[in-house]
Amino acid sequence: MIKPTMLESRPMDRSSRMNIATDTDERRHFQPSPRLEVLLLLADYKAYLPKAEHCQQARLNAVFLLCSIWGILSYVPFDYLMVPDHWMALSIGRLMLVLLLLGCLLWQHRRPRRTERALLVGALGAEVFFGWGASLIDTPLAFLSWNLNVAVAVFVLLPLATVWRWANMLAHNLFMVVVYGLFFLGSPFSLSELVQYGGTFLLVGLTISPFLSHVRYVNFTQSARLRQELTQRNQELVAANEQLVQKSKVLTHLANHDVMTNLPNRRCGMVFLQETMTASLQEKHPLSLLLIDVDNLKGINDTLGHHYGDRMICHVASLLVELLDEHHLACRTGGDEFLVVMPNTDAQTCDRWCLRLTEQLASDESRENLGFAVSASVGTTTFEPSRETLFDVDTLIQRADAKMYHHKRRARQRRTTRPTKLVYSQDSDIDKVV
Ligand SMILES: Nc1nc2c(ncn2[C@@H]2O[C@H](COP(=O)(O)OP(=O)(O)OP(=O)(O)O)[C@@H](O)[C@H]2O)c(=O)[nH]1
Repeated sequence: MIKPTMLESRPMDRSSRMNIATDTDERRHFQPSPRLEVLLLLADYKAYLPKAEHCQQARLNAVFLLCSIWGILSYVPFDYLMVPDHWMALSIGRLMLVLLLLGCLLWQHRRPRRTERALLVGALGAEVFFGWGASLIDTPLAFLSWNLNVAVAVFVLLPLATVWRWANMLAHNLFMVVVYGLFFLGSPFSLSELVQYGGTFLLVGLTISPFLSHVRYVNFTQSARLRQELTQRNQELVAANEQLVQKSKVLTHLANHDVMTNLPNRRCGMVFLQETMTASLQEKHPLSLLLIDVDNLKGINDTLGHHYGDRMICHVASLLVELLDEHHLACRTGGDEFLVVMPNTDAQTCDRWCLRLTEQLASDESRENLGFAVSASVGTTTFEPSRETLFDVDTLIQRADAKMYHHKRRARQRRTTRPTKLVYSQDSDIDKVV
């Protein structure tokens, strides 16, 4: 059917570029729904920005590490009283651990996205220190388990709880309380001794554990839900955008084409003509134009009915499409009028093509298809940029129009001098049958 590139592609390209721009704008101006706003508020004020989310995590982890340093320092009286021989060594070891934890703080501050690694290194350093410290005192087993418990609670169980569900987190905290309760009961030390010998660290751990776990849990889960909602919303937007692109394509086609013949309409034809003329001026190529007006459509309508008139118009349209090559454009400019734009075509080629068209219209095949003969008045003109200087589209059309009306007048004269009945005829000239 209608070939070309030029019929479909030009207007389509423009509109599809427009669609892409609209899509981008929509994403840029995306406003979260009120429900989403609440989620954002719960999770983090700017949690939908991954970097901000990670910074929030880094702040929480920093609290963990600072609490650890505080806990380590709380062992000072214990060292001093219980193991005076090793007091100096323990102090140096503690100092090194504090330096290591501070280094971890700096590390996670600089690389907030890798904050869990800093936490892990801090936890391992603390474990080594606690194990070593325990080996220096008289009851190493008790203190080793004590220290391991605290370290595991703060550095392993607590972070793990953050990624588990509420129930698991509560169970974990309960587990910690039970373990420490049993340890208190079965300990060889009195309660006051335990509190003095590092109990501060334990109490701090137990106090902040549920709070920090809760904050981290909310942060993780809300972020996950948020990401899920955003993904879903994004998918909806992509689907809606695809629908809009499809609708826009249909609308663009409708805006640029004639519904009955599916040929490009006047608007599309004039845009193409203007662009072709500009190119013709630049490249110094000839440009030919044809204005075609079907003869006696009113007579066909009045005698055979509009259905036959429609068929005649469609027949002319399909012939135009069939005869044109892919660089040419044929459009329906009005009821029984057509415009053909032939870029890079000289006057001789245009005349030859025009002759072919009129022959085809008058051919037996045409008459068999329609049941009656058809003719059209054609006005042709060629723009030669090498010979003509200033020229515009309107002047070019007026020139073709004048020639077309000249032929039309002659056709009317023939019709009025030789009136006949409208019947099927083998004659090629419609004037003879009307
Ligand atoms: N069937 C049909 N008729 C149409 C259509 N569009 C316009 N017409 C009719 O076509 C007729 C065109 O009339 P004119 O411009 O006088 O042309 P004509 O009857 O072909 O006469 P000449 O051009 O002088 O040969 C009008 O009666 C319009 O109502 C259409 O899409 N289908």
